[in-house]
Amino acid sequence: MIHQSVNPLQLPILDVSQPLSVSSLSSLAEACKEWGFFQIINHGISKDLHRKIYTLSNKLFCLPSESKLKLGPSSLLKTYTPHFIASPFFESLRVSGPDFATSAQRSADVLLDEQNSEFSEALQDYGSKMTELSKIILKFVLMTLGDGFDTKYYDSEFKNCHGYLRINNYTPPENLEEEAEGLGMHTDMSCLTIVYQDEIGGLQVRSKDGKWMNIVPCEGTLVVNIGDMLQAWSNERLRSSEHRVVLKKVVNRFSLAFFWCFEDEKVIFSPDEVVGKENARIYKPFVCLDYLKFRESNERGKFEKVGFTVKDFAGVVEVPMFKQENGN
Ligand SMILES: O=C(O)CCC(=O)C(=O)O
Ligand SMILES: [Fe+2]
Repeated sequence: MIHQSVNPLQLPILDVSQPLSVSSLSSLAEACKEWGFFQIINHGISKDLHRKIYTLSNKLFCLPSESKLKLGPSSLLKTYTPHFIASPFFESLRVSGPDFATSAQRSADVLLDEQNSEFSEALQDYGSKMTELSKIILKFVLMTLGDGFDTKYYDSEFKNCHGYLRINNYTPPENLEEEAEGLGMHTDMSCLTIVYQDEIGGLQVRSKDGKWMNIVPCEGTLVVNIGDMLQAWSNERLRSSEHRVVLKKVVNRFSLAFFWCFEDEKVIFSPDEVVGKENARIYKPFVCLDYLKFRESNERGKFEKVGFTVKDFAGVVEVPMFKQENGN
């Protein structure tokens, strides 16, 4: 498969420990509009915490499939996504907030005999930090839409957002020839997603004209993707990033994706001021959960697959359901 890389330098790296300067605001605005993707530094998450979560999660992923399936789709907790759902090479464990410790502990208790709170404590630490970070980033993103829009819309529209984490483990085939798709192209259903990928790399983001850009892992840097909910809420002034994971080496790859989402019952409807007088409204109002269910119920719309997106669901102009799969 051939794909071009785009110069990653044209995308901003945002220092989230500082107030936004005029120039970083304008490059952030450009990145959110054109890519739905940017990177952050000085986020306050230590390398040690990532290591710790990796080590502890790896113990769980190394358990036999029969054990892990006790948390699988037909179990009570349903926190584990086994291989062959998203892709043959992908498996994942979900930890839900705001009580990340309890969620992690419930899964660990099913899988492990010994009582140990290390995993749940690390996940609570990570989940709480990601929650605070999501709020900061969301305010920065709102600022790109208009002066003072962060204070104006944060409390009225986003204060009931909640987060959950997916711990992802990719196992490439041993006979890997060139590359394998670890996770097919998709958009996230969140408002925004914060991703940590380990040093193996493989995350790619797609430009509007269909070129794939490699997101080269860089220590201390996290990736932010704008999701479908912000795309709809902003009437497409913010783009939901199209991304995928490509496996190029015969080594396991580890990532953490933290999804910051609207509450299920939220009605998503872009405020007039966000749409702007000169622009047509391109989304009908819709209830968040209805969109999540739409994606769940469509084989092609599941988070892992290329397929229907929020535009197909709530776009004012009907998009034919038989539209060609994107990309290649
Ligand atoms: O593994 C990654 O780097 C990205 C994962 C991702 O896109 C997702 O879980 O939605
Ligand atoms: Fe994603």
